[in-house]
Amino acid sequence: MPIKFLPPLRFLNPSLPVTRFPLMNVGLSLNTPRPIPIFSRVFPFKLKYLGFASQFSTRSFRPEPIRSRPEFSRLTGGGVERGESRPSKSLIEDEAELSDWVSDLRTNSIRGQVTSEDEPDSDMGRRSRSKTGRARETDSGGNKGGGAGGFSMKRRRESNSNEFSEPTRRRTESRFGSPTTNRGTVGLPKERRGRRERDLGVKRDGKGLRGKRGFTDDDVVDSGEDERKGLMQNLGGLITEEESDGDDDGGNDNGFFEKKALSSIGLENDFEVKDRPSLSANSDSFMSETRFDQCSISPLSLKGINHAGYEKMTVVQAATLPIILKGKDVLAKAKTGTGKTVAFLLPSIEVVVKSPPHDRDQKRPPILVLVVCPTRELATQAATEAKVLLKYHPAIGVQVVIGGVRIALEQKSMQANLCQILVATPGRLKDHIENTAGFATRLMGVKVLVLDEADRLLDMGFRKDIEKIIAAIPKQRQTLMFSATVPEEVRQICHSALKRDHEFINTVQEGAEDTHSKVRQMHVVAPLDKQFPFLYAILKDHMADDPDYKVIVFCTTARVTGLVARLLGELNLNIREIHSRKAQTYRTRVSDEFRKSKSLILVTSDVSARGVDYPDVTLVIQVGLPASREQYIHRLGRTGRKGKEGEGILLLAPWEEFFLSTVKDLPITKAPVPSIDPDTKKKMERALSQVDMNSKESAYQAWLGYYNSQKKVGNDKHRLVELANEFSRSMGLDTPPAIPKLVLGKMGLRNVPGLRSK
Ligand SMILES: Nc1ncnc2c1ncn2[C@@H]1O[C@H](COP(=O)(O)OP(=O)(O)OP(=O)(O)O)[C@@H](O)[C@H]1O
Repeated sequence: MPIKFLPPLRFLNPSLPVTRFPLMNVGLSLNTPRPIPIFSRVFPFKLKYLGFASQFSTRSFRPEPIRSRPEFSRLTGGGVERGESRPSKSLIEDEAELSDWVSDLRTNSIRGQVTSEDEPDSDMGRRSRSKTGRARETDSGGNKGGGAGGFSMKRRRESNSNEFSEPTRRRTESRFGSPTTNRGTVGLPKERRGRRERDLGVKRDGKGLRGKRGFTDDDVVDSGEDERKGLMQNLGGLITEEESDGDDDGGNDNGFFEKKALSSIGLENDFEVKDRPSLSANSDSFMSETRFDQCSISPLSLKGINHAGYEKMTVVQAATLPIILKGKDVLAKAKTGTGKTVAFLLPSIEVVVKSPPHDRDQKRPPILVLVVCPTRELATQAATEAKVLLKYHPAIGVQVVIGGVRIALEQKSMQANLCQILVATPGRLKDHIENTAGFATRLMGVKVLVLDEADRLLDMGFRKDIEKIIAAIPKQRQTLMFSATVPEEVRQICHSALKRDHEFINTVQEGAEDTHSKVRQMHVVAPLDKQFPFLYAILKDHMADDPDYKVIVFCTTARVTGLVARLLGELNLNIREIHSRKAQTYRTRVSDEFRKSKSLILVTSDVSARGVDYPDVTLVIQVGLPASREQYIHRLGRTGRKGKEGEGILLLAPWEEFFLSTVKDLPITKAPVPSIDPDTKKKMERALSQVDMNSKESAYQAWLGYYNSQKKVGNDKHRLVELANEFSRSMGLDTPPAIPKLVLGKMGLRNVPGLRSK
């Protein structure tokens, strides 16, 4: 029986959408079998203290019977293996190149320039990039409404809706080179516009909101998303995309609800609800009114915060910081782009600050904080953010270990440099645990474990690695888990890593959507043969509407991403591509370029779905079935960050429409169907004919592999093959490409009519 959650606790002010309560512990830890918790232990205290007790029933928290719960500890034997272990071969062949790259992680070191060479496996960027990183094609930016015709989703900027404080704005501009913009409500139906304006707090006088904003980057592991597609990746990587793509302190030690929790912000002597850290009145806002200097943060960290341009905390930071600083384990849910990275980094840094100074002669100095991220880009980005915050802590060092970098170089780097904080992707971390001399000893110093994108890390693609990692660090530690999505299954297995009395801090208001109301979500349903023209039409329309466009197009697999990138390149759009088939140096370079650019389209797989903080993305297009509801939300979350506006379009085939029922709680409306004029049709056919056969063959195989692994589509093999052949025709092929017999066998598709084998 699913666990029911409490109604929201609006304990700071009526607008504060923070719900926190401890999860029941079902005692299925990796290492320590625990008793079934006495669940109501904490609540009576909290509720009584605030006089809210009557609002809650602890009944709804009764845990499920233990037998029905997934047991994390059993995964050792039963989990699905990742498709492949992290390759030990180096993708960065040259040590100097690596050190350049590593030093790029320094404060403000995001690469400003994109070199003209691509990795050998890519000719895409070369074709579409000029020296300045701008489109060489004129057809893209300036052609108002151009040949695609008719598909209009006009937006207008809200002149004044940036909620950023001055310092933040300054920082943003200096980091990314241009001021931010916000989007308005023009073009929406009247009633939707009204609702949206209410959501935004937009006044009709056009003054709009005060703004906010954010920054990041991501990496789905070389193991990340791709890993989720685990077994299928064994098929020669054909469909692979993303990286694989002390216990209780007992008692009533419960954060915001206690006087004690407020001591850190100096409010304990005069405790009343109205005195608690308050948040913005706008329920959609991600900023709180609490300043960082109201928390017990070390002066040097405060300087770092200031240097980063942050003054007030975001909601998730305000809600979690006091609790984490007290040493509690936390599982936190907060919408995309709302500052979760700082929320876990800052208190982690404070743990290092409070630890005994590091002895420079120590052979194996302890790693004190271990941050695990599902993708390389995300790990890199978190390390970059840590370096920003550590600017005034010269004795504290951050290192990053990720797939795609030669392991020996990482070993050297960890030995030669300060490394109290280690940011890692799971597969590479596991490699170090197994292969790096002295690393296991260093890990025994871990005081804080952070699982960023926790739900992703706990799903099947990563569980075995995470299990191994948890087994390699002390049980007596603090564990922090953050994500924008915390599905029920994750709630039920998170106990394997968290203490029994951990706090679940949910900053998404009960009944509210997991997505931002400022992001307009739409879907278009079209048969496969219409999808490429529609995609083109949508892009052209968006570019015509907004010269500062910055679009991300998500595709289902790496190979399909490659195909779409080639096709859009042939259509003279200014595109870049990122997916797991690209070398890490290339990925890093493109990611950095896209972060700073405007008038650019990033075609990507799910390696970019989570955590990556590209500022000012105007539109996210998802082509084909998202791997899950969560993945849809994370992908969409690449736009509308830090309170900004954005748009999302989901392009589905009619037989993929069932996905909409999994997101029916989200405000996804039907978009007008783009009209394709004969000229565009011709252009598309020509472009398709220019795309090399190799890309089409790989995309076909990958497509088949991906949908074969999607239960609802893959269960009927005959139908699956019919659809795959429809996809093949949509690429302009009369005959579907032949697939190696071995691959077909592994996919369970041997002898299915309609397939050609070789
Ligand atoms: N206190 C703050 N004030 C202003 N901006 C902030 C603050 N904290 C973080 N940010 C900015 O907010 C942006 C989003 O932060 P971050 O990438 O950590 O979001 P997130 O919640 O982790 O998103 P996702 O769910 O997509 O991973 C970043 O650009 C970051 O620099």
